[in-house]
Amino acid sequence: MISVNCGLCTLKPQIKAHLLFPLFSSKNKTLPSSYSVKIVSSMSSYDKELAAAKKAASLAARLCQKVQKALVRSDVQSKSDESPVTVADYGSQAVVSLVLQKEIPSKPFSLVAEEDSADIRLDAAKETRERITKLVCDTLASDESCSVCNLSQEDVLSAIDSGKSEGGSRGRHWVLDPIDGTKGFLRGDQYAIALALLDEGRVVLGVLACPNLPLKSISGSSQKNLHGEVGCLFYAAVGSGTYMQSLDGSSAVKVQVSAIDNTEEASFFESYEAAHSQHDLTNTIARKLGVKAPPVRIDSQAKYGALSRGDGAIYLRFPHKGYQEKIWDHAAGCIVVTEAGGVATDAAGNPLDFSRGRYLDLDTGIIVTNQKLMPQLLKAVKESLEEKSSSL
Ligand SMILES: Nc1ncnc2c1ncn2[C@@H]1O[C@H](COP(=O)(O)O)[C@@H](OP(=O)(O)O)[C@H]1O
Ligand SMILES: [Mg+2]
Ligand SMILES: [Mg+2]
Ligand SMILES: [Mg+2]
Repeated sequence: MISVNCGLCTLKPQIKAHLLFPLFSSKNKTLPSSYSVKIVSSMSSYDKELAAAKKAASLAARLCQKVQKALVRSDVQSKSDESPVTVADYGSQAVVSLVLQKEIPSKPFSLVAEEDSADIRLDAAKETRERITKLVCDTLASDESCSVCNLSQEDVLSAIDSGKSEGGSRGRHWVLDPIDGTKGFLRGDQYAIALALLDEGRVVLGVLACPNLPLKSISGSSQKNLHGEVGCLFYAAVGSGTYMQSLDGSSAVKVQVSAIDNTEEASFFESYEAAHSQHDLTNTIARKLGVKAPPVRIDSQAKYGALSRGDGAIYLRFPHKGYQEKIWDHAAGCIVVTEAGGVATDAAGNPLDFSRGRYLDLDTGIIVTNQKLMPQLLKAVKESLEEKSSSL
């Protein structure tokens, strides 16, 4: 079921309805007829932070789309761990950091984010620094409420470096992946801007901007044959449910994970990159569950977004030995899925703990599904892992 998030909760219901229903046809974004509609309240103590996070992620998505549409070789570098990073990763991180600091000036600012400016401070990176600064200024200037932008290169570099916080179990920390799925971004496929807020070690809100994800279900599709209008913004605050709207600003709809309780009907998501997850192991798990559909392999936390609206029923992630998961790769996705009625745990069924700094301390992998399928999924995972270790 999908419900309308109005944000006009102090108004009488009739007035809300009057104000809301014209929105459904704005920019031709009509709701699918199969969805029933009800007006809901989503006021929480994090409303201001959520509004700031949505604005920050949407502006960052604008910057990323501009770069992705006209990507040139000099926009891409390799980090010390050989993973790619682009001017859009840096620009997105700077935009999010600047917008959050401007919108929520009263609170101490702590950001745990993936990128830092060390490589782009080198003499050889002068042109890259200039390009990033221009992208950030142009993006902020494109927002009416931010009309003037006279940032120096140093302002932009320090905004990026404000993401060096260690996080932890005390106080509030923003958690940002400025582009999750940089490899997908480079291929022209899926990626996400993933932003969450930790409060006393708990994820209390999350926003996922997925600029290339279709607004309609991708159920049964593969990453290379996605069609229709794209650009989704998923958001969730603790206790308030998960909502999706289009990145160009249509009304929000409440989303829920799949209600499937028969594993044979369930389809599952996993990484497009075989280096990021053991596809042979996930195949074994799916076989044990009797899953008939082939895996849907897509990049980034767009998987969590798609799962939150029921496009598939399971997400399996089993990194190769020795890899340590980072909190920014899962914090936003995790709350988006759990507020939509899903469950995200490690391979042993433990909840994901985001309070231990920049890394997640996990047993083996991450599994996500609905409440009904979780017991069967945990059993299949346990058996598959045991078989794998006895065959080594
Ligand atoms: N060897 C590895 N195993 C598991 N995950 C990895 C990995 N190398 C990189 N990653 C992570 O996988 C993320 C992308 O996830 P997915 O495979 O779902 O698209 C990357 O995020 P970034 O693109 O932000 O660096 C990165 O953090
Ligand atoms: Mg990266
Ligand atoms: Mg990532
Ligand atoms: Mg990233």
